[in-house]
Amino acid sequence: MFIPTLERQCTSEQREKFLPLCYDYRIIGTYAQTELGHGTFLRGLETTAHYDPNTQEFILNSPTISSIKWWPGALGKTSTHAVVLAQLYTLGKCHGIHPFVVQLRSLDDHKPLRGITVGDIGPKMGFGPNDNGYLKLHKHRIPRTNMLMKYSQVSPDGTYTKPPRSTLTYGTMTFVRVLIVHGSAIALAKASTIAIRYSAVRRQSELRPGEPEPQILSYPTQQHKLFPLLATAYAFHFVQLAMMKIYTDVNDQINNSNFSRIQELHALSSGLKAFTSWVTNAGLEVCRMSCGGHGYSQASGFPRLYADFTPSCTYEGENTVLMLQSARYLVKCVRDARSGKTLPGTVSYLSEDVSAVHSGGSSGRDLSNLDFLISLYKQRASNQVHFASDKVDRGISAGMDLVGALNSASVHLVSAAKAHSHYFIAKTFVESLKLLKASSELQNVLHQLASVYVFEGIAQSSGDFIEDYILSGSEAKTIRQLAVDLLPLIRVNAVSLVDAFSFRDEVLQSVLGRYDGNVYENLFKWAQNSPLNKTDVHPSYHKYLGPLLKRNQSKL
Ligand SMILES: CCCCCCCC/C=C\CCCC(=O)SCCNC(=O)CCNC(=O)[C@H](O)C(C)(C)COP(=O)(O)OP(=O)(O)OC[C@H]1O[C@@H](n2cnc3c(N)ncnc32)[C@H](O)[C@@H]1OP(=O)(O)O
Ligand SMILES: Cc1cc2nc3c(=O)[nH]c(=O)nc-3n(C[C@H](O)[C@H](O)[C@H](O)COP(=O)(O)OP(=O)(O)OC[C@H]3O[C@@H](n4cnc5c(N)ncnc54)[C@H](O)[C@@H]3O)c2cc1C
Repeated sequence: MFIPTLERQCTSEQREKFLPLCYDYRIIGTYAQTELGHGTFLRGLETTAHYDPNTQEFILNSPTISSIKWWPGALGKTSTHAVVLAQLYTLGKCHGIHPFVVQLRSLDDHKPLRGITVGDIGPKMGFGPNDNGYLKLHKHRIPRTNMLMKYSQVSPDGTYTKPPRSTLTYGTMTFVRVLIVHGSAIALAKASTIAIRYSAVRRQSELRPGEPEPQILSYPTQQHKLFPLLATAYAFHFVQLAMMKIYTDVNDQINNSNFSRIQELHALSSGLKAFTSWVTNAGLEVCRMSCGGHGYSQASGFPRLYADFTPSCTYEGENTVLMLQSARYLVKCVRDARSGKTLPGTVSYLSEDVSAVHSGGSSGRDLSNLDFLISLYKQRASNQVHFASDKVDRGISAGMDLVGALNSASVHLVSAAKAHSHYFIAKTFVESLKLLKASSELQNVLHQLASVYVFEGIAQSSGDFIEDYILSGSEAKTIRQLAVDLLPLIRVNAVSLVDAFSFRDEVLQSVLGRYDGNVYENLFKWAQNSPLNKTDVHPSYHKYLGPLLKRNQSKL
């Protein structure tokens, strides 16, 4: 995040000064924004940067215990520099959060500089190799030119020039949220690879006396656990491509001072980061548990995969908070639509009258037709967004201010943002396959995946569709069965579909997911290398167990 921030927030002179040092690894930096007391609420950050016009320097301070920077990756022992987000004060006025490049450690002996107290925050649930750290600043001075001034400036005499948009400071976070959508796709693809390969190797139980134990991948319940997640991994692959394309287009516009789509990008990236990381987080556990006891071994790769992925639901914007950000924008879009404004592409459906399109229960609808089902996802999203938006309006009519009305409706707002994100993902998956240049055989296999994703998405949220009369109960049951009917068809290509992710064994880091399927021999080999097995009799025997046993044996 250090380099992307410099690339997005530096003037051209600052780029020339800082970026070559980064690219040549002459300095290593971190993104120091979160503090002990604040991670979500950025306007509440307490680190200060006071401008001194006499020396043309900023004086940085951590005024309180809660203002100590806390969590930034590689801050503890590795980074020589940081982008520090601090409240800018100049000529006695506070101008809010701004980014500053701060050198933390000497480039000669790596010792912290004067006014810098820095260290590791201690062991975490995962991310073991990462020295997430703390930073306490005490009257630490940096040159005026170390404030990143592409969008806002402080002149030598302390005069402040504000940015065209205050939220341009938040740009790096949007970029990383887009990356996390990709990270979700990769993590779910890895977990699906491990679980499906292992399920093809593992044989268990005797269905009928005398018959060979079946591969657990042949059990419909195992297929029902794993194949919708496999399809989700493919769905997230295509949606991260679409998300990155939108990010790149909007970022190009921003670089040309066109800020018209910055809100739409923020809302979409927030919703997709939250939706994909939540779904992937839950999916990793389903994959682990589908591998029985060996799934719980470090040898499976699942413990580290989960422990390293799960903070994706928290960092770069806690998921609930981001869903509320997305919903806040959707509510504004409903208002804009009602006032006759044209809505941007990803939300234009909110100005359509989808309610007239479908009414649940009418017979003869083709419930296997993906285009038709995507229109039901659209209706579900539109209904939920309008329902939540009406809740906000009723709150305001009852005398609440906007903040109070949004907070009061927040549970429904999160549901609406989830439905919006789900619609975008399902639609993108189906549309991406139409554009794919592939053989008819491959198109058929991918269509099976898209179908099971769409069917199972409705089955798992059928209440949404039935409550709004989008589907009748019997139609929802039919769609649920359509998903189950697809499972044996997907079974035929399941291993090939995970092989297609092409994870090398060294990357997958899983004995269960080995490409050669040679699991048991390698599990035993892995166990032999366990530190506990360095000696047959563990040294602790002589200190504890031995004396205990001997003492008790003498009593026999
Ligand atoms: C294969 C690749 C794998 C990649 C893996 C990546 C690994 C990365 C590993 C670790 C990295 C983790 C790093 C971090 O965690 S860095 C710290 C992250 N912190 C956050 O994300 C903080 C979250 N909080 C916020 O963003 C904000 O506080 C807020 C929640 C959005 C609230 O903002 P604010 O207090 O200003 O209040 P408002 O809600 O009123 O917003 C005001 C208006 O600003 C608009 N807004 C907010 N954010 C943005 C944005 N990013 N872009 C554009 N616009 C934004 C908001 O919509 C409001 O607009 P309005 O018009 O409605 O007034
Ligand atoms: C592994 C890891 C790496 C990290 N790396 C970095 C880094 O490199 N740089 C950096 O600056 N930070 C980093 N962070 C910090 C991270 O960005 C924050 O932890 C994250 O933004 C969440 O903020 P928080 O901890 O304040 O959570 P909180 O906001 O305190 O969340 C606690 C609960 O409060 C709820 N909540 C908060 N606000 C609202 C609201 N308005 N409405 C409803 N509910 C609300 C949340 O939904 C959540 O359930 C990292 C964190 C982790 C775990």
